[in-house]
Amino acid sequence: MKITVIGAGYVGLVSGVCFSELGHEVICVDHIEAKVDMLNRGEVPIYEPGLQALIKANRERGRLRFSTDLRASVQPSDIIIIAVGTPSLPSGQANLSFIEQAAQEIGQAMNGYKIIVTKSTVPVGTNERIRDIVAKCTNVPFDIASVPEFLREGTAVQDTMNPDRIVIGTDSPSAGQQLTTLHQSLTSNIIVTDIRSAEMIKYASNAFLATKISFINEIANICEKVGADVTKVAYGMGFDQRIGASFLKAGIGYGGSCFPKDTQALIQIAGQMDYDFKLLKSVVEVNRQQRYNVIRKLVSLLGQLTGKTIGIWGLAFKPETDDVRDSPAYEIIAALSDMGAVVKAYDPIAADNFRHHCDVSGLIYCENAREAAWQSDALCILTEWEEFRQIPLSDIESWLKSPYLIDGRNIYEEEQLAETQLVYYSVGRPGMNRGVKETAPFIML
Ligand SMILES: NC(=O)c1ccc[n+]([C@@H]2O[C@H](COP(=O)([O-])OP(=O)(O)OC[C@H]3O[C@@H](n4cnc5c(N)ncnc54)[C@H](O)[C@@H]3O)[C@@H](O)[C@H]2O)c1
Ligand SMILES: O=c1ccn([C@@H]2O[C@H](COP(=O)(O)OP(=O)(O)O[C@H]3O[C@H](CO)[C@@H](O)[C@H](O)[C@H]3O)[C@@H](O)[C@H]2O)c(=O)[nH]1
Repeated sequence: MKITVIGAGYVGLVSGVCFSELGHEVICVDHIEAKVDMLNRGEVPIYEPGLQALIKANRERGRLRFSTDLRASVQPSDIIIIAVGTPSLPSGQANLSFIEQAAQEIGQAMNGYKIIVTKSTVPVGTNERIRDIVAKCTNVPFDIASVPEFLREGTAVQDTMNPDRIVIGTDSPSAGQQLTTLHQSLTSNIIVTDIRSAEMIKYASNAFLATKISFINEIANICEKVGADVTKVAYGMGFDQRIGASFLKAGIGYGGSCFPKDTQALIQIAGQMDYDFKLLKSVVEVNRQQRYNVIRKLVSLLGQLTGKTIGIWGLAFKPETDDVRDSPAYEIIAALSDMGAVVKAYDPIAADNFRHHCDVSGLIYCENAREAAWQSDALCILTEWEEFRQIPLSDIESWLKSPYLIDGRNIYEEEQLAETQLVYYSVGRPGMNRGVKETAPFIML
């Protein structure tokens, strides 16, 4: 099949590349010329394991092209995939301006029957709006379908090539059939449903996963007060198949380009229908608070933070990505900076993006993990990069001025700590708090 993908971001690039890997002819269109130029030079604008090699291989096979010319790219294709961004408006609602613009441009380029598929995460009713916009521009017949994307950054290629399920929302049996054929080599779990349910499946899935994270973070906070260990609690819970073991890692809360914006958008979608989504509002609030536990713990150990040097390991919202959109690290560093601390940070991949997108005055960017820890009054781990796990705790101890380690991602085990005199606070594991006389709950600000 000939496929055109509009938007060469995470979703557009990865799904375009994966369809070309399956043997289809793919053109990825983006209106940012610099991005397309980069891709045409063989460079990849995002860090995503495995992506660069696949792009190279499929370009060499002549199955993958990049362009800024939407009209010329849409015309030869049978399937047009919309994968543009749907960022939050200040109200929390999804900003659909990129979607609307793409729909209009597709409508103006229509030269024959096509299936217009939306992979972007969009509020219920958006695909119908896309149909209206396209239909206003053309008399040529077309079908629409909502095929939400479930990939995770950092494992995007793997997730796209081996999805848990494919959801196809359409009111056209023939489009449903063609899209089923397109995806059937990826999985047998193909759910063909109506458009509105498909749109809702995406938001409900993200909201549910965010709920699991906030739930386990609250359990962690209670564990800190009652002397239980959240990692053991999560392990014990996870064997119950009705609960499942995944997304029960306590930490500094979720970030990224999806959960924060999609939970807010779903609250807004409900609110517009006069439904107060109380549970999800709490999930968001718990998540917002959770990141400040790092600061509460620092204050409990160091007192006033004015003039104190704090080392930070990790700026990305999760490992294996350079994405810093809504990374909890941003608010933590901004708060430390506001409190007068000198903050030094290191991230293996995401520092450049953080520098460009997150405005924190005075933040010192370090070349390596040692430099960020060196002579600091405390070190905070905010992203669980494998590189950090490999660093012996005795090294960290020798680099720090005061032996304070706040592990926001629970990356160390008790046996590793035994060899050191580090004062260690992690998340929901009060039994591992060590080196401080008072292991009672930290001071709540
Ligand atoms: N990032 C993820 O992990 C992920 C996973 C699943 C779903 N989603 C959803 O997929 C959508 C895209 O997310 P993303 O992270 O890939 O976004 P992104 O911001 O990384 O990429 C979107 C791209 O679309 C381009 N674009 C916008 N309007 C265009 C137009 N009219 N013509 C051509 N190009 C245009 C932009 O220049 C940008 O490069 C969002 O709705 C998001 O919620 C994202
Ligand atoms: O047990 C966990 C799991 C995740 N997280 C955090 O949750 C955030 C999101 O992680 P993850 O879901 O792995 O990454 P994303 O790339 O944001 O992927 C989510 O958002 C995408 C965009 O909608 C969806 O496609 C994916 O299915 C969905 O997992 C990160 O900050 C993680 O640190 C935790 O704190 N604890």
